[in-house]
Amino acid sequence: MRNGRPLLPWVVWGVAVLAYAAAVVNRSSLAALGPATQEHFGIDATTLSMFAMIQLIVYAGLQIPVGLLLDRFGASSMLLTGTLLMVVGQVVMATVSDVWLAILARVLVGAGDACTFISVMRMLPEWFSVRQLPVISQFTGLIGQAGQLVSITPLALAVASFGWASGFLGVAGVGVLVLILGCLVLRDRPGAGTVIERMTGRLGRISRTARPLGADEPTGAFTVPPPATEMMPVVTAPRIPGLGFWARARRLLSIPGTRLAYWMHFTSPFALNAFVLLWGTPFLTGGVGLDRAQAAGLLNLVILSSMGAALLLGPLSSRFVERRVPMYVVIVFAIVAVWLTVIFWPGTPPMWLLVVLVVVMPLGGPASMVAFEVSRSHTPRSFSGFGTGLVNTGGFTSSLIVIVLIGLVLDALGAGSPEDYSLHAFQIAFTVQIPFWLLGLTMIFVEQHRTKRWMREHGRRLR
Ligand SMILES: N[C@@H](Cc1c[nH]cn1)C(=O)NCC(=O)O
Repeated sequence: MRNGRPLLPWVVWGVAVLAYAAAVVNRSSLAALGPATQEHFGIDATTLSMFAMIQLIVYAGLQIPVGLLLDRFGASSMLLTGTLLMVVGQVVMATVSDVWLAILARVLVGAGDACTFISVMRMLPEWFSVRQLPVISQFTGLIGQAGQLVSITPLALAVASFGWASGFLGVAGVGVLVLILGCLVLRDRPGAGTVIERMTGRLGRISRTARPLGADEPTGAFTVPPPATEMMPVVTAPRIPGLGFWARARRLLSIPGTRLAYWMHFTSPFALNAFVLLWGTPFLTGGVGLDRAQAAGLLNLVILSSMGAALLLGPLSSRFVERRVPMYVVIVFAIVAVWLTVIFWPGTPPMWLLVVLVVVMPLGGPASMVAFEVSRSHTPRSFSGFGTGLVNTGGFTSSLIVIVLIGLVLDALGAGSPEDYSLHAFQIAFTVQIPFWLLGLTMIFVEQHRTKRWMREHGRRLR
């Protein structure tokens, strides 16, 4: 077991998770500032929604490139690069009045955000034991969600009180703080230097004495190098030099456990993301007819439920490793059942049903963190950045498509703007989620079956 300096892993995690929470603040910094943004740049609602869309597209599109860079340059360099990009993006956002420069700012924020979460996830297995990882991962997600809460009210208040530029420069200031802490504290693994130590070529005492804290057991399903098969690279080799992108992608995708993780991340979070990022408030106010305070109360419940579920799911998935996929599937079935009840409810859904919806639907967020556990169990270390990036694309791709499809269906029904919203149109629009659940669940069953067979054939045991 680890001994000697048990505090260091927690300090490294603390700074890494602070960087992730700051990235979530950056990501959702426009969430509560819709009208202020429209006024500042003189734009309509469609251009405003483009800001969010472009940022999400950049985030999702960069997951695989960033994952590859992670395997090459390490987690702390990528995390700091991401933070720097977000700082520059927010400084641009604070200082320009041209809408195209503002879009460039959102591209920078999306790109920086894309580097953050998967870098943190890449760093964790180097510092914590297999038993601790599910709980630490869930806490990482939970603290990120807290970042979302922080970004809404305090930033809106700051902009209202001190002005647009001060509000966004404040967010950039938080990023600078993260950069300073990150340069001083973050290390890819025990025994590795901080970015500053690597630049100066001098390894400090803390880094040197941290070497014995290294993971004493590999974190995947592979405790010994796998036999030479077509399916797996040899695990003990840290990198496979000269292996091009497509060869790496083919090798990664040939692992059924990685594909299983992808579909898990694809399936559980999109209903939550579509609701929180865009369609929740319009549905609750323009569709169901609640006032803004009631809608805001329900949205806060969404975040709280997601955080509560993270506290439960972490220990459960650590204790019952073999059962984590069935547990996940039960959660998805519960989400589907509640959504179908809301969609097919004759007339206005009662408040108790809406409360059940906002308590059950958010379980999909923490459940999607289980996908990273599955990925870590099956993906060789030399591919783990790539694997994490690939898995993280799943939920963001499904969320983006569902968000756009809901808007298109509303438009097609003539209910695309606030004055035309109707409950019936929303109920029809939300049915676009059904094929995504069907596809996701089918692929999960298929890949789970293949994964089990692969494990049996290769004599592997889950860790
Ligand atoms: N699974 C989400 C995070 C999450 C945790 N709880 C609710 N949501 C995820 O993949 N996040 C990636 C990111 O960049 O935030």
